[in-house]
Amino acid sequence: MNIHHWTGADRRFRVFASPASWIEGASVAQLRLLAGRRGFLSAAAMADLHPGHKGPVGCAIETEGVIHPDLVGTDIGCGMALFALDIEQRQLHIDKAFKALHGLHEAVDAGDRAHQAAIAPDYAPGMGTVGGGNHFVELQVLDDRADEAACDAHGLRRGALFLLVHTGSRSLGPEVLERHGVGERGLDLQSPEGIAYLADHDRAVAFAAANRKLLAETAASLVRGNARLITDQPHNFVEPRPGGRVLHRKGAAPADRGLSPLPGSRGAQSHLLLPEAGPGEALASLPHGAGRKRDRAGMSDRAKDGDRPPRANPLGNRIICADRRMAAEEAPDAYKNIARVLADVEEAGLARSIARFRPIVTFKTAEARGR
Ligand SMILES: Nc1nc2c(ncn2[C@@H]2O[C@H](COP(=O)(O)O)[C@@H](O)[C@H]2O)c(=O)[nH]1
Ligand SMILES: [Mn+2]
Repeated sequence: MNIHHWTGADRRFRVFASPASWIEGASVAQLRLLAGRRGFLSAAAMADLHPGHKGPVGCAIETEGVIHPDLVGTDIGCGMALFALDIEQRQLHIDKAFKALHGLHEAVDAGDRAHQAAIAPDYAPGMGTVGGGNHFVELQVLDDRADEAACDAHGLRRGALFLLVHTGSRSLGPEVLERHGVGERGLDLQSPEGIAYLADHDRAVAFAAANRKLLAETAASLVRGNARLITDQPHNFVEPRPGGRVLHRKGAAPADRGLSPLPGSRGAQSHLLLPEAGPGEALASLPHGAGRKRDRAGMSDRAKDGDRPPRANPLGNRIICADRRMAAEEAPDAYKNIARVLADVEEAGLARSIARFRPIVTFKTAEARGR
């Protein structure tokens, strides 16, 4: 199998990507720096690997008894949740749905917001909000079933509508990191500080999942449907593992918790992955998306310079994004080729796609912002 790039002779690092895949040198350099972290054991990078602010995105990092909150980052609990709607694409009035989804944030019920935010009431204003960057709520249609039996088992019908929700713990996550911030030294797993961080971290993970649920239920009601959860997978989190080990995931989905969404971009298809046994070196992890190919500043500058006209969306998807800069930063060509990422996943035996989804309406923000 020609899939694994070893980062030099150091077998503690593995990148699950073929030579044909786009892996920036800067992200591999960030990955190698992790070896200097207290307790570092190994790291598994996925094909969506790309450079981040403080470290690489698209990888799992295992340590011996040390939690590194800064590797999880600020958006603790950020993840992808897929919900099935009880309506078919042919029943959808696309113009009405597009119009209705503009009111997503305003439509969130105040009582539901307070109820879902009960775990962290001070942060209730953020509950039921998508947030900036590449967070989104996307109405999709299932357009291909690669595994008919697996799809039947989960009630996934061709032509049915789905909601894919990508958001996190809003302002709770940054507050948790700030309060427990310990720089690069990290926290001992068994120390009072480590235990306290984990408790707050788990609260943020639960808050983020509740946020995705509330957004999906609200979006479903706007298109006159009901949402049924298929799967919700966080990709920024840390978990204690047997033997005193600590597994950090930064932009990596777990492979040991069932079905996992693999989003492309607002201009590309997304997939639903069924994890396979995979090699131990993959640290029970999967890619969480296509991963960035171009950074935000570069995308924004290109749009400002007007050196290239904005590309027509290849799938004809409609986008709700009143923030022009965000729309430029998050354009489909900011992302790697999802088909290539999926090929790497399948060739490495990490997972296989059971279904493919096409975007119909992507909600990012209905509010114009002067940024
Ligand atoms: N289906 C869509 N996928 C998208 C969109 N914008 C980004 N993406 C994908 O999500 C991941 C999220 O990455 P993260 O590091 O911010 O968690 C990204 O890699 C893209 O593949 C979209 O509008 N629709
Ligand atoms: Mn995310």
